[in-house]
Amino acid sequence: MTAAIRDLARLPLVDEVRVSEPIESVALKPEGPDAAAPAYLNAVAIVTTRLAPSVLLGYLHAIEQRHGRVRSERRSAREPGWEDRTLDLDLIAYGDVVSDDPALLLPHPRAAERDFVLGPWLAVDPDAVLPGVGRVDAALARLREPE
Ligand SMILES: Nc1ncnc2c1ncn2[C@@H]1O[C@H](COP(=O)(O)OP(=O)(O)OP(=O)(O)O)[C@@H](O)[C@H]1O
Ligand SMILES: Nc1nc2c(c(=O)[nH]1)N=C(CO)CN2
Repeated sequence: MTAAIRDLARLPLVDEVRVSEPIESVALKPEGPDAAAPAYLNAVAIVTTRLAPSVLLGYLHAIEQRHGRVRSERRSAREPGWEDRTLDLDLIAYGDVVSDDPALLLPHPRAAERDFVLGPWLAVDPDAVLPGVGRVDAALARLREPE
């Protein structure tokens, strides 16, 4: 993860990268949490860049590949299989841009449901806002409310 963040900071037209501490969490599978699967380390980076979102995503995929990520097949973020992986770089939001292109859904369609996304995001940006959802602190509090 450290090497991937270094690669991110070295991308052309990337001016600043501010990254959270990594947090460990149980693997979330489509059926729910799976404590038997390898745990994940998640971090959120706030990137200041003049790269267009689709170009940035292309670079994220290149960084994943450089660090050994093998994609089993082409699929969209709407139909996840969620196999274990060595590195996964997702674009959670890009300012207030909204996109329904399956190759780049913005904001990330599952971000609001994921404690392991909202928690580290809030740690690097206490005033973070998820477009279409609202403040990240409020979204995280709702997620953590007992049902
Ligand atoms: N916001 C986004 N960030 C990253 N990939 C996205 C996004 N929106 C759509 N995609 C597409 O989703 C495809 C699958 O991405 P990936 O394998 O990283 O999904 P995943 O990490 O397994 O699942 P999840 O998206 O739920 O975290 C990518 O090829 C990419 O084109
Ligand atoms: N804990 C955890 N679970 C996951 C994660 C992740 O980043 N952290 N990512 C997934 C698909 O990208 C599926 N499951």
